[in-house]
Amino acid sequence: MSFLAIDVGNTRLKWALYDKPAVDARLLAHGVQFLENIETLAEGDWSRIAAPTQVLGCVVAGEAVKRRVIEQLELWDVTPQWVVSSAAEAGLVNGYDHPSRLGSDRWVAMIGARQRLIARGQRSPCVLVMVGTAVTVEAIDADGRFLGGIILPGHGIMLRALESGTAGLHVPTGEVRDFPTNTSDALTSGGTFAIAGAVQRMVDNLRHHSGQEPTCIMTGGAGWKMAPSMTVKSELVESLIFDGLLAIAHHRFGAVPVA
Ligand SMILES: Nc1ncnc2c1ncn2[C@@H]1O[C@H](COP(=O)(O)OP(=O)(O)O)[C@@H](O)[C@H]1O
Ligand SMILES: CC(C)(COP(=O)(O)O)[C@@H](O)C(=O)NCCC(=O)O
Ligand SMILES: [K+]
Repeated sequence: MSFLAIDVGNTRLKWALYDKPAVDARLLAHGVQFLENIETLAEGDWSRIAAPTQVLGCVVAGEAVKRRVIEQLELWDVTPQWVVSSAAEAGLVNGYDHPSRLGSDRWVAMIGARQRLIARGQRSPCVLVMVGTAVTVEAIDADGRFLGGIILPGHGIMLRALESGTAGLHVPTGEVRDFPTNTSDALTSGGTFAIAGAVQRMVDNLRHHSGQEPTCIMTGGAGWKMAPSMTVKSELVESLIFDGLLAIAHHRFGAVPVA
């Protein structure tokens, strides 16, 4: 019995194989592919792993990409399930106006963050930052209610937007500096401060709303780039989406429900 978790973002597909669909599962193998290389999975990485008995994924990259992933999964005799954000799941309540319109990666990552806090007996409000193609910053109260969140462009999109919208900005990535004195550093620092500042603002909002200090958790492919420049104390957890998928799978496929 093994469980394959898949996270398809707008830039890359991430996958992880576990020995069972449960929160205490053991990681057996994992990998990542840019979306343009999805077609290599069945004959490449996935040909070298044991057939999973369950597959659960989240996809925010659109129907066409999802179909290409499903095609690769035909390698095995297994019907994949896909997370759709709902009004409540695995201990989290969704405050979005239309719960199903919330990006499923955001929902799954929040479930992962919530599980992590509960596992260590921490009943604090939480700000969750996900730095991928886009950046999302979510606010979850101490009772596990998603209050709302923001979406902003990721580093790459910010730079491309500036390049295409101006005559004078075509420069390689620079360094993050307090007081940038060249165009490259100015652009890199601008993007980084925009994200760090947005997180700071959401932490302030949530502290004000709840009267408690929020715990800040960060994840996503570009999380490590942001970590040194954050102005609030934050914890980088690379596996948050997989933790969330395991928690959901535990509820759906596992014998014993959690929290
Ligand atoms: N080695 C890397 N390869 C690709 N992207 C990377 C790498 N390191 C950091 N990144 C950054 O991470 C982002 C992709 O992160 P990821 O979480 O996979 O995004 P998504 O879920 O939107 O596909 C890219 O936009 C890029 O800025
Ligand atoms: C905000 C996102 C684009 C983030 O995508 P990512 O950076 O992970 O590729 C994605 O979660 C999405 O398409 N959301 C749907 C709209 C919403 O959450 O309101
Ligand atoms: K993502």
